[in-house]
Amino acid sequence: MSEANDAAALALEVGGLSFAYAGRPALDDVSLAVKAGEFVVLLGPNGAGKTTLFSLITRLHDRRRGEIRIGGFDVRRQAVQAHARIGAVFQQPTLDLDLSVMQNLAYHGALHGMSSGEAKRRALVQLERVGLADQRRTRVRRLSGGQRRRVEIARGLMHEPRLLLLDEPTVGLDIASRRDLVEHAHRLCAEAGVAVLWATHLIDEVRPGDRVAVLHRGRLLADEHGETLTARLGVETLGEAFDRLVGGKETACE
Ligand SMILES: Nc1ncnc2c1ncn2[C@@H]1O[C@H](COP(=O)(O)OP(=O)(O)OP(=O)(O)O)[C@@H](O)[C@H]1O
Repeated sequence: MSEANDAAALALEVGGLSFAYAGRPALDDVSLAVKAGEFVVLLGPNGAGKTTLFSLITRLHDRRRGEIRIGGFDVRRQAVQAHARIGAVFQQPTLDLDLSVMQNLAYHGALHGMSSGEAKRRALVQLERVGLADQRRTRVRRLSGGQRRRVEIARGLMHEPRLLLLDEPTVGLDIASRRDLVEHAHRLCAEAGVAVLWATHLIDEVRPGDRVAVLHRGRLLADEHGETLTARLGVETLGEAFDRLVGGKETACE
């Protein structure tokens, strides 16, 4: 791991991380650093270890080898500080469909120790950011899939994390909604300085200029900008680069 000052500048620093489920390895010596305001695509097919990595960062799982720091804070030894700096949107939606958008966010604020007024104020700021302030009184059940995902992102940002983890956030969305969500996450990086780690198996969610971390069977096979990766491997497309890296046996979807 780097020196303390460098570590504090990094939103996420994972070093030499390994994890196994009942003796079956799921992550093998993974190291990855994400800077403030950076957008990194964690690209890997089903079973690559993406969700496992997120579970370790958020400490849903804990027995592992290696280090994880958020904004310079060790997730195990400085758990409170580290966790205050993480926002997460998991694969499975977790909004209460029978509550309004604002009620869902207010509940999240209360869990983070915010007063009711403070939670509502912060919720409104984030809902404006995702373009849903005018829907704040709407019951979540009445929103589209894309709108629900944006509400989850707004909720994940209420406590002003440095790092936003998004695990396959576009599952079940149509192409236009997927594109909107990808664009929205990029804007968050640029405008709010939030670091985003976006896990997906969909190559078409990688945009020009994105850094791509390719995870396969628990190992990080590449970590560089898409253009650098294709040039290094002497191929035209990221799809070809992916095939080359994983031996052409398993492909991420285009
Ligand atoms: N709770 C669990 N118990 C045992 N094995 C697990 C468990 N969760 C995941 N695994 C295994 O660990 C490996 C990594 O799974 P993981 O869910 O992290 O991959 P993923 O990249 O997120 O895949 P997906 O895109 O399908 O969500 C796989 O081989 C999977 O079968």
